[in-house]
Amino acid sequence: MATDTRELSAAGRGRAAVRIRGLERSFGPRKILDGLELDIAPGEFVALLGRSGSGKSTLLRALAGLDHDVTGKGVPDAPDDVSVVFQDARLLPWKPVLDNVVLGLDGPGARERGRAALAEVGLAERESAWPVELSGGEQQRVSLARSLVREPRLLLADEPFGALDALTRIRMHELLRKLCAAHRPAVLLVTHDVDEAIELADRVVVLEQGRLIADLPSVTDGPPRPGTPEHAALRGELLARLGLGAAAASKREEVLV
Ligand SMILES: Nc1ncnc2c1ncn2[C@@H]1O[C@H](COP(=O)(O)OP(=O)(O)OP(=O)(O)O)[C@@H](O)[C@H]1O
Repeated sequence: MATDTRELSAAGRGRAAVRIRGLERSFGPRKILDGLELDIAPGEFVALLGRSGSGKSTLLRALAGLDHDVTGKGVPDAPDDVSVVFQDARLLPWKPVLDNVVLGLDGPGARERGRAALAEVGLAERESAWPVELSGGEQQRVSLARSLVREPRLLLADEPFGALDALTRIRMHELLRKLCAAHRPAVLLVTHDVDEAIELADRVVVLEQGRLIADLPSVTDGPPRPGTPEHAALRGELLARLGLGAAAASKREEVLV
């Protein structure tokens, strides 16, 4: 599968946590990412929207350095302190919770750091539990703890709450906001949920035909609150960019793309 990455670098250059220039990915003759450009500043939270098949996961995999085998040609200079959270928690079922959190971490303080991370996600009491004993939301908390214990400069999240029920998702939003405030990783969150994107992110970008077709800042002092004109304007603009019309914009419930 052809690929041509002209530049994707950790932020040795400039102040960005990640800086993407001219990123291209193709599957056979189909270009999925086509000269994509994106900077994410340290501590900045960027949400990535796009129609199904627009290449969101392909972008995340490129950033995570997970597509070497797929493309046959790796990312030359991918950021090395990246953590990824997927829709499914991907815990090792034969290891207890704490062992999952500190998997691959060395050093005498590793287990203590793991315990601290579990406490941060509200699972201090469950360190000896087996993954199968946890609910879906709890497993996703463990997955977050496993990511953050590594203090990544860049946290990639591919629809991390997509499989959770609405109430659990709201709790996970609160948790993620708290964790990001404490650890300040740069975040790239793929989501199908326009309202989740607006609520959590500092900036919302929209991917279509291999490029970003929108890059919209949130307001500076926190996310725009539902019911305010800023919120309605941003939501309407995003829905328009996603090809969803006025009918979707007037819906009060969440809009998934
Ligand atoms: N290994 C592969 N081989 C061939 N085509 C692929 C492969 N992986 C992805 N594609 C194609 O690349 C395109 C982008 O896929 P990708 O999973 O990145 O989209 P996405 O925006 O994340 O979609 P969704 O929102 O549905 O998860 C799709 O058309 C998909 O069929």
